[in-house]
Amino acid sequence: MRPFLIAPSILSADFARLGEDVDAVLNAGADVVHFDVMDNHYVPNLTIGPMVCQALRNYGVTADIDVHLMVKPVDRIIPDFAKAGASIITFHPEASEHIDRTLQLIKESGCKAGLVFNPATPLHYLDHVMDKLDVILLMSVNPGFGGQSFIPSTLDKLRQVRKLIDDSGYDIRLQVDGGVKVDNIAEIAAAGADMFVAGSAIFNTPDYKAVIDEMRAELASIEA
Ligand SMILES: O=C(CO)[C@H](O)[C@H](O)COP(=O)(O)O
Repeated sequence: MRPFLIAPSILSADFARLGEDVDAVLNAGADVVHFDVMDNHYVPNLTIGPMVCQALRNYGVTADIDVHLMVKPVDRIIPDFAKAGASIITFHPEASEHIDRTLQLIKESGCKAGLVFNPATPLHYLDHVMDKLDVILLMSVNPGFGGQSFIPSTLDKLRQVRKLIDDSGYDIRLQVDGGVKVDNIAEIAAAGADMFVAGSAIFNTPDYKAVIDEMRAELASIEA
């Protein structure tokens, strides 16, 4: 397995001082910035777009920005995010009319590409596209809001996808998002995840470094 990556979801960051807060979480040891894009159509919430991604780059953020698109339609916003500095772009297969075309569009824009599965989205969308994926993201809550509880059936789904990835031989990250905390991250890693999105668990505490260090200590028990 590749090194575990911790990706704080800026959904729970302080939007009034976003650049500073993102810098703080990266200085605290986070690996990747997880950037949740919600359109009040595909999901019942409205967040941030390419201008905010560009603003973070202008502020000096050099870490990978992992853009999770919870929007429908998907394709027309992809070039804008690529130009704004996205490193990874993931989308929900049921929100795209042509999954293969959307994946190609992301790659041609110079970004890594991934598919996102809601808790009840079937895995058959992976058929025929494994060779085009850099990331598979399993949602462990229904998308739209931070601060929800981890849905336990995700563990089984993670084990299934871990096997699919290992059997495929492709170099694909297995990301999990929703309700990830210090006290469940080891179990989630043991089920096969190698990239952990955590919003409220990190941003709703005063000491980001302490939480990230605790998460890494939990993960070390799996790596060992
Ligand atoms: O995509 C999301 C919601 O749609 C968030 O990234 C996710 O819920 C993370 O928040 P938390 O760690 O607080 O559960």
